[in-house]
Parts: sequence; structure tokens; C-alpha cells
Amino acid sequence: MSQMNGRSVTLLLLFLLLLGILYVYITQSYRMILCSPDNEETKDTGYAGEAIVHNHELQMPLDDLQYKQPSITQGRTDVVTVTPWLAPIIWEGTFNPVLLDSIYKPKNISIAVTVFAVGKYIMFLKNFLETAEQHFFIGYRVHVYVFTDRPNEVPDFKMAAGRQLSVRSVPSSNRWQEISARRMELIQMLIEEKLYGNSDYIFCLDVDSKFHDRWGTESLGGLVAVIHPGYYRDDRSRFPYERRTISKAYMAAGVGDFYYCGGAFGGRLKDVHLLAKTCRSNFEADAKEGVEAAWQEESHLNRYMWINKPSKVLSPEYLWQDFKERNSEIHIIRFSGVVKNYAAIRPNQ
Ligand SMILES: CC(=O)N[C@H]1[C@@H](OP(=O)(O)OP(=O)(O)OC[C@H]2O[C@@H](n3ccc(=O)[nH]c3=O)[C@H](O)[C@@H]2O)O[C@H](CO)[C@H](O)[C@@H]1O
Ligand SMILES: [Mn+2]
Repeated sequence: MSQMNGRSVTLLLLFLLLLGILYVYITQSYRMILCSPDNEETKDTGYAGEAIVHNHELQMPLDDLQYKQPSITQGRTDVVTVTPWLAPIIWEGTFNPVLLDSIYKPKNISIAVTVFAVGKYIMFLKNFLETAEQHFFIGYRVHVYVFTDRPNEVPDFKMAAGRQLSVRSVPSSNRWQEISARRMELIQMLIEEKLYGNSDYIFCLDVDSKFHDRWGTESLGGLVAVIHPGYYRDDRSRFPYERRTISKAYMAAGVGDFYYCGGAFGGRLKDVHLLAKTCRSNFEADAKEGVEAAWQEESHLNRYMWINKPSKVLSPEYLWQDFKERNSEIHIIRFSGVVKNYAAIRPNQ
């Protein structure tokens, strides 16, 4: 009898041991599934329109953040604030900068800027850089890349903490059209060689312009386009799209959404990389056929943005023109092209 009891106890102990091993095995593999990157819940792609998920350890205490109550029944009614493909259109009064900065500040994002100052356009650089220091992504990490054939003439410039400037030498050209259009190739190369791994977003801006007011986190998105100030009240048949079928920038009559600027665009690195690469290769394919689109890279950008809809659209507040009278829907001018004497500054006409 006692022999029988002894055997049952041993069997029972063995059984419990097996159960224990099974328990440890199951809990460990469950934990591994939770930790695998595909299930990571705090992943943030930063795209406009996607949910913003916080890592609670990093988050600023929202309890202390004071901001105006959002409303879905009151707001701007004089302008359209969303495209038909549901991308936000950014106008003054549609966003809360305090709220937005409380979301982006803890993420420690970094923004690259490209600006070309080739030939006499170097004269615009000082004003561009000085005003960027006052209005462009203040309080964030900003790296400005200046492309020029006159590196010695880049103004000596003291930037705020967290902001830097790099100068890259580029060849000159005796055609302004080529200087303007070659930007796409150089932007593509900069992203590949320098920016991947170092920056989160990029904006590519015309140098003959200056900042007047805030340009900040409200402008961030996957693919960001700016509405051209010259045509936004016009019927699309009047847009200066490339109309010749022989060009890769061709836009048929009766198609198109908006007319976007070549002088300002941006977004996430990979989106802007694809845009720059595509526009460059289409521009080069045209050149092989002896064709140059009506507005060079701006025409190619417009075709690209028609096929690949931007995920965020910036109103003409983000690139006004100084010679234009301000329209009533423009409550703030954030960035504008200065008046210039084309004949005096361009290498050709
Ligand atoms: C406000 C806006 O959307 N402007 C666009 C428009 O005319 P813009 O009259 O604004 O063109 P632009 O003369 O400013 O040239 C575009 C940019 O290329 C650079 N540059 C040009 C010539 C030169 O000799 N040196 C030099 O550095 C410079 O950064 C300049 O800002 O159409 C151009 C088409 O080609 C570009 O798409 C511009 O971005
Ligand atoms: Mn310009």
C-alpha cells in the first residue's frame, strides 16, 4: 500500500512539473509576440490623417496644458479646409499651435530645409536665413542646406541652439531654367546621401523669399504641397500646366485639382524622395526629346501631385507674392516671394 502511495506522489509531482514547464513556455512565447515590432503600438509614422499615438513615458503632462476648446460647428467658413480626398488645407484659424507643439515637441523631430542660391540669387540668402531664424520651426531641430556656386559669399551666420547650416557646392549654369529644374536631382541625392537616418521631414524652398510669420508643425505631413498664390481663384482651364502631350508633365484639358508652387513643397523623406526622383527622371526624359515643360520642375511637380495626392495642402499663406495685394481670405502671410528684377538677376531670359 505504502509503495502504491509513493508511486502516486511521484507521478503527481512529475505531472505538476510538466504543467509548470508548459506554463512558462506559453507565457514566454506570448510575451515575444507582444514585443515583436509588428505589434508595436506606439509606432508613429507622422503622416497627416493617421492617429497620433503617444508613448506615455515621453508625453508632456496634458493635465497642465491650457488651450481653447475645439469645436466642430464653429470655425473658418470663408475658405475650404479639406480637399475632396480628405487632406487638410491649412489656413490661419484652422489649427491650434499650442496643441500641435505639445504633440510634436516630445518627439524631438528634425527638419531639413533645402535652398538654392546660384549666381546672383545669393543676394537673397541673408534675408531668407535671418527671417527663417525668427519664424520657421522655432524651438525645433532645423538643418538648412544651402546649395550654391559661391560658397564664399554665404553670409556668416549665427543660428540658435539646435539649428545648423551646411553649404554644398553646385556648378553654375547659364540657364535659370536648368538651375531651377536641377534642384530635384540634388534634393534626391541629398536625401539619399545625408538625410536618411538624420532628419524626419524636409522642406524645399525658393531663396528669393522671406518669412513673415509662423511656419511650424501645422505644416507637417507625408507629402505636403503649397497652393500657388496666383491661380487659386481661377478655373483649372487657366492653370499654367504643361499642355503638350509630348511632355511627361502633360495635363489634359479638364483635369487637375489645384495649381501648386514649385517654390515650396515638402513632407516625409521617403515621400519627397520619390517626388524628386520622379520629377527628375521625367524632366530628363523630356530633355532627351528636346522638350522643356512650361514651368520646368513646377510642371512636373504639378503632374506628380495630381497622380499622388498630397496628404496635406498648405494655403497660399505659405507662399504669397509681395507684388500681389493680399486677398481677404489671407489673414496671415507666413512666407512670400520678394519682388525681383528678373533681367538683373537671371543669367538669361
Ligand atoms: C513661387 C514659385 O513657386 N516659384 C517658382 C516659379 O518661378 P520663380 O520666378 O519664383 O523662379 P525663381 O527665379 O525664383 O527660380 C527658382 C529658384 O531657383 C533658384 N535659382 C534660380 C535661378 C538662378 O539663377 N539661381 C538660383 O539659385 C533659386 O533658389 C530660386 O528661388 O517657377 C519656377 C519654374 O522654374 C520654379 O518652380 C519656382 O520655384
Ligand atoms: Mn522664386
